[in-house]
Amino acid sequence: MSTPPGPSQGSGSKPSGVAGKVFPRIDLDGHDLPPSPAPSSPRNGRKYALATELVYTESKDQYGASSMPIYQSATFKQTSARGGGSEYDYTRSGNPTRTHLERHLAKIMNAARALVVGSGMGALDVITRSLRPGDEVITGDDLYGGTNRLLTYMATHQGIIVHHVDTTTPHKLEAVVSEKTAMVLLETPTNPLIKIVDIPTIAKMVHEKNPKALVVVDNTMLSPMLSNPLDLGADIVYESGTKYLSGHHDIMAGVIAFNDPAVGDKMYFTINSTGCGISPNDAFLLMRGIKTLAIRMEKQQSNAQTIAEFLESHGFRVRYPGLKSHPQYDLHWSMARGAGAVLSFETGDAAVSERIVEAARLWGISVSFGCVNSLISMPCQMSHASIDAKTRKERQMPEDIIRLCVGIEHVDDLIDDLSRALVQAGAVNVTLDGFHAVDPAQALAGVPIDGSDTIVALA
Ligand SMILES: Cc1ncc(COP(=O)(O)O)c(C=O)c1O
Ligand SMILES: N[C@@H](CCSC[C@H](N)C(=O)O)C(=O)O
Repeated sequence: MSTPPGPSQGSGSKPSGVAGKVFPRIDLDGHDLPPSPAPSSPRNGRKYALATELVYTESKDQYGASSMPIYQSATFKQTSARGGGSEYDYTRSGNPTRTHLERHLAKIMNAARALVVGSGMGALDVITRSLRPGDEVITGDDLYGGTNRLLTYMATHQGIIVHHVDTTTPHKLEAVVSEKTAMVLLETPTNPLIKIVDIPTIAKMVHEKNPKALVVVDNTMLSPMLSNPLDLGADIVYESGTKYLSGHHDIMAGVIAFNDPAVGDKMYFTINSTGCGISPNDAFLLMRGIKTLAIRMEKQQSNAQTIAEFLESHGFRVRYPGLKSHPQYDLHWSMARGAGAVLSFETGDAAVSERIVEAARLWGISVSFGCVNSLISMPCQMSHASIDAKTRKERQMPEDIIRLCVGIEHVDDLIDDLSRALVQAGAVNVTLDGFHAVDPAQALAGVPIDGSDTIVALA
């Protein structure tokens, strides 16, 4: 099978942003606010390839520290009762470590400005605060469980009307767009069914039908290494920095990036008012993680590709945009520079899947993804358990689906461990030549093999 291109280094030449511009600042109701303590980056335009830009920073630290220090201070001394002497007064409103991170993110996300909060869900909360009762949101029918939960809360408690449609079919989405549409929220690839959503087509159509509607894209599954949805027509992009950006599962973070200063000022107002900005310590860790994003992603993707091909060649139905068999392979590669490192596969039976997950040793049974270590999970029981069983069924989410989040370990070890788990769970027929996925009915009847140390010779 042919291998799709690996993660691109990016042209690095596309200028973006509004370097040097000071944003007019207004509150949620349009009233003027004092100037922002965190003006836009002086150097949003990218000069180098993306892998270089990830590590290259112009630190404004007074001592020229090559790694921006953690300004672990809640408050900053002023020179007079009217303020002054420092760009900052209080860390909820702004902090040098956070500003450094936000400028760096704006640069790599091709955005005029980026804001960073304490989690990916916190980012979505900030973005959706501008919605008012009666506003309509259009989103997908395959979505991260937490996103679905927040939207359901908004629908039941805040009078927001939420339409879940098949976003892989733009005309189905178009049928729901009206003058009441305030936001269109897209995820691609979707978590966990790995469906691809055509951002440019949808953004163009939505903006034509309702220029006031905001197109928001959750880029968590790809990261700025592989996709820049703002360049594809999105108004706002957000992602969970808990995943690829930080890469070590040691912090929670959420990133929001955009080009429209008015939209940004509303979100900054919310962050300052509610106090959900990222802490200086987590900002430091996120900044450190970002520097190794290119090299981590390259290894994670190549491992994921090998594992996806391995499972497919042994008869499993695998969902991964690096496989030519993915029905939207061409669409994905028209928008993204890589396939990412999350894939899912089905066994035909939830009990068999559960046995596989529990038999794995090297693959940790955990939610989340984008980390250096590999994880295995059952979305219906774990990351997406907050979507009730009836809704999961309506949205055709297979209960047996297993999600693999591939890390940077040696791929042979990952395959050996997975092979052993498949055999132990009775999910494959073992022959002298290797093994093949069993018929689901057979798998159900199969007694798990008890030789947990068996390393299977692969066909
Ligand atoms: C696609 C997607 N978006 C958003 C989030 C929310 O991120 P966080 O856990 O950092 O709140 C997650 C996972 O949690 C996710 O998988
Ligand atoms: N118990 C958590 C589950 C978080 S799932 C994290 C991640 N997005 C994933 O897809 O694995 C919750 O209820 O939010």
